[in-house]
Amino acid sequence: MLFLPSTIPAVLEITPKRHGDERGYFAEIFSQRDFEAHAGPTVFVQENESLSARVGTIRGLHFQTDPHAQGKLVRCTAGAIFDVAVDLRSDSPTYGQWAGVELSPAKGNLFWIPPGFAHGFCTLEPDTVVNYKVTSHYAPECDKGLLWNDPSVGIIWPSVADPDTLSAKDRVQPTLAELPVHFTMPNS
Ligand SMILES: Cc1cn([C@H]2C[C@H](O)[C@@H](COP(=O)(O)OP(=O)(O)O[C@H]3O[C@@H](C)C(=O)[C@@H](O)[C@H]3O)O2)c(=O)[nH]c1=O
Repeated sequence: MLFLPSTIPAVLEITPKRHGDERGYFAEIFSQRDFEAHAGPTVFVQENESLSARVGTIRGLHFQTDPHAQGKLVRCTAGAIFDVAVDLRSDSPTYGQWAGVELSPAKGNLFWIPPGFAHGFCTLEPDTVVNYKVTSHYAPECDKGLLWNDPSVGIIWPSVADPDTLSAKDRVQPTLAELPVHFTMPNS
């Protein structure tokens, strides 16, 4: 299993090893031992799945505030996505910066987004399924967002990204400057 830091060191692209044979392949998708060796102690308590029918569907950017901040281990099991994390830890050298990766079943990769980040994605194919484990239960009162195209963050979304697909709440999320909440880095 390969753990590769993104442009933001705490955000990791994980590529499981596929053991191929004449039947196909076998892969460990998640190993608590290997994961914690790179990401530190982590407990996942909920697993989510979404289906997005249209190419260019944008979901996000979302995060939960403390005490229900969530780390997310994201995987695309059908179709493909461009997955994005934005650093909301105000004492981080990469505060306000974003990291992105393409996830797909063909690549077999996952994206680890620790607590303290906003998360969103854009689908690159129709009928795309995204599956992700999270480290805290859904808490609607702590469910917050960041505007997907905040110019101060400057995410370079794929050209297929279609703002018509945004949910009502995601059309009107605050910008980074307007966010009422900030996180801090672990151990700070
Ligand atoms: C996130 C979530 C939503 N819901 C409900 C609330 C609502 O009725 C319905 C759809 O919710 P949303 O519109 O927020 O779904 P969606 O826009 O797909 O939200 C997700 O976006 C991605 C980018 C993330 O990072 C996730 O954490 C989550 O915020 O599902 C739950 O029951 N549990 C959950 O954990």
